[in-house]
Amino acid sequence: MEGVDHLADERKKAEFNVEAMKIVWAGSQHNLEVSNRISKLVADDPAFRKDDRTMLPRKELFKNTLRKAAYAWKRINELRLSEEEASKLRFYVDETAYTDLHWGMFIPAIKGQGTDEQQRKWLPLAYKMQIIGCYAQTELGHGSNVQGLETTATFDPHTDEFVIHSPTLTSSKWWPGGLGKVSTHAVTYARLIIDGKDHGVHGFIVQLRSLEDHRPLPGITVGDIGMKFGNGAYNTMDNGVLRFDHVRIPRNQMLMKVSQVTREGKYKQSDVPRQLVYGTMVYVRQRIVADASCYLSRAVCIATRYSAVRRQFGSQNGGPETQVIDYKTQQSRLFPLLASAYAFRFVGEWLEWLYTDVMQRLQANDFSTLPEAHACTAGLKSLTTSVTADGIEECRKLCGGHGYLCTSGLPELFAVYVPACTYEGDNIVLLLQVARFLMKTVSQIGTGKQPVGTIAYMGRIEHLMQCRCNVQRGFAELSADLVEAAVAHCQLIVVSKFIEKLQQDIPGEGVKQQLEALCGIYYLSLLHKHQGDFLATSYLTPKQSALANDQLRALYSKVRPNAIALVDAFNYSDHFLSSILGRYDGNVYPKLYEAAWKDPLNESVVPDGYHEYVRPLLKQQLHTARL
Ligand SMILES: CCCCCCCCCCCCCCCCCCCCCCCC(=O)SCCNC(=O)CCNC(=O)[C@H](O)C(C)(C)COP(=O)(O)OP(=O)(O)OC[C@H]1O[C@@H](n2cnc3c(N)ncnc32)[C@H](O)[C@@H]1OP(=O)(O)O
Ligand SMILES: Cc1cc2nc3c(=O)[nH]c(=O)nc-3n(C[C@H](O)[C@H](O)[C@H](O)COP(=O)(O)OP(=O)(O)OC[C@H]3O[C@@H](n4cnc5c(N)ncnc54)[C@H](O)[C@@H]3O)c2cc1C
Repeated sequence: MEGVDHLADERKKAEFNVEAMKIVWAGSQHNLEVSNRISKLVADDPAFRKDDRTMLPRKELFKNTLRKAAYAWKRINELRLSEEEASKLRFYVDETAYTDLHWGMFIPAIKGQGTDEQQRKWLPLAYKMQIIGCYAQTELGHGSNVQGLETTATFDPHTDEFVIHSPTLTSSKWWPGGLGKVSTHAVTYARLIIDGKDHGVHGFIVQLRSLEDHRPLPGITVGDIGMKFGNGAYNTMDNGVLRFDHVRIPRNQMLMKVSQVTREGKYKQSDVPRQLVYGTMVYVRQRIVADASCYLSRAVCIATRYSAVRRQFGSQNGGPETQVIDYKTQQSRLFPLLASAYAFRFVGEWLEWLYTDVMQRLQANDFSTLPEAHACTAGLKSLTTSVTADGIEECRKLCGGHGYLCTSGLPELFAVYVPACTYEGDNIVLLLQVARFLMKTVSQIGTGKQPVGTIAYMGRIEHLMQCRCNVQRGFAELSADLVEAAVAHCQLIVVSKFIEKLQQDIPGEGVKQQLEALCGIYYLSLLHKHQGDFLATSYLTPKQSALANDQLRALYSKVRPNAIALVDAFNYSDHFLSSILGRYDGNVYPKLYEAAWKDPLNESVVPDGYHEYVRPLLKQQLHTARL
């Protein structure tokens, strides 16, 4: 029934002020106001339609994304949107595009690694989109091992140029988003060679295509790497392949904030750590953590609303069947994900703060917190993306058969999100970086150095103080266990940031109580999952473990009447969710039925191909039957 809110009774059960929770989720009243305004702007504009995305063939899909990106840019300029508003617009348009890499990596790479002079030259062009850039680091043969990259940038002192070259097939750049068909420029990572000496990997600004006719410049071979997983999803992006055949660029196109090459061909290192060459990755990892809660909350919103609509079994005396959300098994799968969405929101806010703090320190030549920032961004990127990707898939299963339909929104959401476990650092490789940081900390505790920040707790663990260890010895052999330790460390950060959030003043009737319940669900469900470890190490007795499980179940019951309101607080419009199962009004069945008839396959009663492939079979059977 159109216009009826099938979830109205659920909404009446809420024991807290949903509008106040929306502010907590958005981060501030101001953020909420901007979100509401921009979300409506996008939803009301047919140019941002996306319900046909999973049905479009690749070329059409890609062209459509180009159209949307150009239109979005036009609207940003016409409406004079601020950076904050433009970034919200991108969020609500909800389509991966070359623009993500231009704004999200190309510009930050120039800002972070370019000198003031380089920034003055390139940033105005990039800000006006008079050039379009990508981030070309990964190669066919190496992604994780950045030091293993093969592309070379050889200094030619006679012409004051670098010669960029791809010496092998495996040195072909492979994967950079926006590279395949759109970018005019790339921040390209290559080994700097001067006078035969290899100075390791550095960033260079290289023009790829003509600004007149978009054709590749001489010596450049460039194209798209082909279809990726899922319909729609990441196929709106032109991930590309690129080869250089002795391409010459002026010396001043090496990004020279961290190290410089003089006119005479002398290599000079600034006073800043070399790791700043990796700075763009730290920035993007931090953004990916902030995004994880958006993707997870979206899937959880769909699964929660649908679980309240869907009924199976349990009818008494002809009455209605049980809402599947009332099954404890459904709750034990769904509510920890709901709690994780909130937990990731708060840890994302904190990580943004940490990143800003590190950047301010770097300005003042204080590099002391860089290793911790690297460990936190790498570890939390790994943890939040793994849980989110698995969580989206779990939400699909929580929706039963209908979750498998594209119109549920979940298959495309999974397909577009799952590469986050790989890009910007494979999640296991990143956890190994955290493990290395933890082992280094342990080795320093032994020497009396007190750990601070997110590792301060390690200084309070008695047996770690006695530990005398060397970072490398046994590291590879024990790496699988060390990765588990790294995950546990990251979980601890998430839990402590959730608890810190609860210590703040949180206005709104019942809001804090709901967040306390969710926080409890978050850490108790982790404890339940890992109770074997806690019991094996005697951190918990079997009795305590059982009590924790009782408490967890009690919290599920506490959250149950508030579940719909807790997902309403994410404030997602139906346009943004793009899911029949997750509709705000819960009017699922008529809309599923209606949507089925809109499928292109239903445009004709007799399908294309019937006369060639089906009728001959049937005729043959008739013939055989007659025999
Ligand atoms: C249609 C809509 C249109 C709308 C238009 C609207 C316009 C407005 C829109 C605005 C939109 C903005 C959107 C932005 C969103 C951004 C989305 C971006 C999407 C991302 C796509 C993905 C991109 C990529 O994948 S890029 C490639 C990433 N590659 C990697 O991550 C590689 C992973 N490998 C590594 O990081 C390293 O190699 C590593 C760390 C594994 C090992 O390195 P290495 O071997 O060199 O070092 P080590 O010897 O191990 O370590 C040396 C030392 O350094 C420390 N260290 C390592 N890394 C870092 C670091 N990053 N920072 C600091 N320190 C680091 C390491 O710990 C060691 O320290 P020790 O003290 O020596 O132990
Ligand atoms: C959708 C998408 C977009 C991308 N966009 C860009 C982009 O814009 N620009 C760009 O430069 N790159 C981009 N990439 C590339 C991406 O950054 C790399 O794929 C990523 O860093 C992983 O590296 P890899 O592919 O070399 O994986 P590999 O390192 O080959 O990983 C393969 C397996 O080996 C394991 N492994 C590797 N090393 C170790 C180790 N030391 N110890 C234990 N196990 C290990 C991994 O855990 C994994 O299981 C993108 C990738 C994808 C999928």
